[in-house]
Amino acid sequence: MWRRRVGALLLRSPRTSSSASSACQSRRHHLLPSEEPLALNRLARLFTSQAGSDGGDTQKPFIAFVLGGPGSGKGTQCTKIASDFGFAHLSAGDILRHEIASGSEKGELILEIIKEGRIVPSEITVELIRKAMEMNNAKRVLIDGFPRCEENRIAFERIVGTEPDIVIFFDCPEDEMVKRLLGRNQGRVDDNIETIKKRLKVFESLNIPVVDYYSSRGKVHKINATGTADEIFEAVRRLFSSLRL
Ligand SMILES: Nc1ncnc2c1ncn2[C@@H]1O[C@H](COP(=O)(O)OP(=O)(O)O)[C@@H](O)[C@H]1O
Ligand SMILES: Nc1ccn([C@@H]2O[C@H](COP(=O)(O)OP(=O)(O)O)[C@@H](O)[C@H]2O)c(=O)n1
Ligand SMILES: [Mg+2]
Repeated sequence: MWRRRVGALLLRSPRTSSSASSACQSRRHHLLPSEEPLALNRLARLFTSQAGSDGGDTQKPFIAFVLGGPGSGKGTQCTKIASDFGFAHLSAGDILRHEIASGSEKGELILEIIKEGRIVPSEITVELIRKAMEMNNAKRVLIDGFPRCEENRIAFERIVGTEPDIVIFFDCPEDEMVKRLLGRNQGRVDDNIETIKKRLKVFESLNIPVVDYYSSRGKVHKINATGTADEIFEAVRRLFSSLRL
């Protein structure tokens, strides 16, 4: 059944994906039609490798997308969820920064985009996430800071071939997010007030529509992200304890 759904998603009409892709930015980095079968093969590998011991049935991992504005505490809470609930934690931002650190040509492009607070072309990000999922081979996965826009969301559905089981949304006032980012002190090229302002705009205009989309599908769990990290985690813990994982 899982495979059938994957096929259906991959065969989604090009019109659907290209019209929605314009919601983000560049259209230059979409998969070429000739690359689609390759994506399908990779996908089959990804989920076949997770066959359980109960007769080899293909098993889809439980996927939680973790969203919220910059500085809302996504990374902090994901670390706690990973340790208490046995999730792999894949941070889209960390994965992109890792690509920058590798010194690749793609990394140079990513660095320029991150410095400006814009969103990296979806095919690049999704392919890196897909590889990380494949390497991790985890049964429960947190994908932190993704999807950032409708184009991200649609590319994930198309390339990885599934949707998240749940979406966590950390709801935090802007002034609190700015305060946290300015105090983050991790030497990030985008934690300066000019880039932070741009990131907040991008969050409002491109990421909130993704939250709205998943809300309309009943997948969003909104968490008040004010208070101490431990207080917030109490609400997070209640949510994860109630899930059938
Ligand atoms: N509840 C909180 N209260 C105060 N500071 C926090 C809280 N949660 C996280 N922080 C700090 O705020 C900064 C941003 O948190 P982080 O988890 O990196 O957010 P995000 O991944 O959403 O950008 C970090 O320096 C972190 O230590
Ligand atoms: N899905 C994603 C995630 C991050 N990014 C880029 O990476 C930057 C840092 O992302 P992040 O998730 O580490 O940032 P925080 O929200 O954790 O502060 C974003 O501002 C984007 O420029 C992206 O382009 N696409
Ligand atoms: Mg983060």
